[in-house]
Amino acid sequence: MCGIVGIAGFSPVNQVLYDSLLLLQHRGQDAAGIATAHSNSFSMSKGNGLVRDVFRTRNMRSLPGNMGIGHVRYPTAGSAASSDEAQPFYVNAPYGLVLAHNGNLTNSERLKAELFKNDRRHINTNSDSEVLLNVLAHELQSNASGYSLDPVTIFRAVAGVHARARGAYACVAQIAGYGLLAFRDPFGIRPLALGKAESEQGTEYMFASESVALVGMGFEFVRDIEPGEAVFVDLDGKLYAQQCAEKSSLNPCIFEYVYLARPDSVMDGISVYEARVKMGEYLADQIRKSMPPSEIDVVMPIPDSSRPAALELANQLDVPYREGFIKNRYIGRTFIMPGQAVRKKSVRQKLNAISVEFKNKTVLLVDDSIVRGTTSREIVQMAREAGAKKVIFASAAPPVRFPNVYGIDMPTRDELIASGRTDDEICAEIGADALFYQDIEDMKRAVRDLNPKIQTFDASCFDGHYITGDVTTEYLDRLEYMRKHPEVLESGGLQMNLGYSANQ
Ligand SMILES: O=P(O)(O)OC[C@H]1O[C@H](OP(=O)(O)OP(=O)(O)O)[C@H](O)[C@@H]1O
Ligand SMILES: NC(=O)CC[C@H](N)C(=O)O
Ligand SMILES: [Mg+2]
Repeated sequence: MCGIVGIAGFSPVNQVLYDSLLLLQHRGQDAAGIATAHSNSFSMSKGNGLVRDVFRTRNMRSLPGNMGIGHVRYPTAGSAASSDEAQPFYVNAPYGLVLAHNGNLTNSERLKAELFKNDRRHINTNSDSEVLLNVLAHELQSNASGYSLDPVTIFRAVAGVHARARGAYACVAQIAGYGLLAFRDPFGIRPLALGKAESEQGTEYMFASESVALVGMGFEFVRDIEPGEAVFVDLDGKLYAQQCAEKSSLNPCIFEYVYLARPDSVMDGISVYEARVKMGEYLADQIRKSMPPSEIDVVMPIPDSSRPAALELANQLDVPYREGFIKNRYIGRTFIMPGQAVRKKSVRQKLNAISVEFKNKTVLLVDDSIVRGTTSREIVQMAREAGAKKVIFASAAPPVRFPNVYGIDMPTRDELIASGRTDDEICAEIGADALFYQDIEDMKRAVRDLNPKIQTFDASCFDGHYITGDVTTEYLDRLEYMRKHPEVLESGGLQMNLGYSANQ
């Protein structure tokens, strides 16, 4: 899901960018980068690793300027290992542009080929974000008359991006000598918020994937960027905003509320924490229908993300809530780590059971979601090893049965434990005595209750409905094939139905 941030201020922004990336670290652990603008040129520092490992004092000193963007990466396209795909990306024409992207394009192969054949632009990595930047660059070039650039032209260029790009994208970009641009895809799948802070020289603006980054840096949350909207802040700090999509609708990714976002963020008018509490409430109703709560001795969260749901579930069932697993705070989020071997190993390193809480008890373990089943398989076994009499597992989200193509790395069906399995089969697979899943409608209701203006969500990994309309079975098959055969990607992509190779 990646985290992005952009600041247009009146004093150096390097430290604020760094600190806000730390606040967004949970959105991407693989790479980080910052680009700042000063006297018509950019300085950039990026690389693989966590924010605190990527930036050394010398890197920070080399990032002067009052305007800048930053990124933390959780790869969904290209490869996790390649530091060439760390963001921001840069192109030198027209004007000099840097861009940071959260999301995933569903037509990047086609766009890559178009860019090469028609727009004469070479894409040097397998990242869809580099493709997106070049589409923006081309649209700026073809919409500008002469050298100078104004907000009207910039908004026309974003409209051009909307017309060509498919999928999910929330972006921040800088145009050398002009200013800071932020835009969100017409379906509003990935989040992007605007904040402001008053300084002696005027209003400073900040864009971030989550409100926690704005508030944590002393900015006041102003509003979410609308789906399809672009906001531009010029070098004098003047803000311009315009709807750039012909048609737009808000369909936020529901998995943000389930797991991705920090609970202290508010996205599209919905508190992530409250949504998780509601999910706990509705899950409790469902469990109560199937078994008397008195049969459960203790409710336990799987730290961290399931805590709000588990606590409320325990309240509703009137069963004691206990912390039976202690998390090593120095190990990152398992789900967003690249590669199954490292994910599996890290569950045991990360979570350890307190035996006294398990001995001869019927325990109800609550997690926010079960995706590959890496966590639940290990945790159930750990609970048994710690002496539990019976282990019941509950997921605050419904079964994840379908790939995600909008910025979450779950592209193949076979890696999802719920794909092609019944609930009983999944229960057997994770080794639990019973398994409860949230109902899909209850999950949507839990989030929608908090902002009734949102009628639809991108819930594709749960219901298989892909809101952008271009994700066919053939597309998913191709994605799956590419994931299983990375050498195909390296050699220029699959030519199914395209009629040309992306690298031709
Ligand atoms: O079924 P799986 O493939 O294991 O994925 C689901 C698990 O991964 C996430 O935890 P993670 O450790 O990433 O982060 P957290 O500390 O925020 O819960 C999520 O909260 C579940 O626990
Ligand atoms: N999770 C994301 O937002 C990923 C952004 C982009 N698709 C990448 O792979 O770098
Ligand atoms: Mg977890």
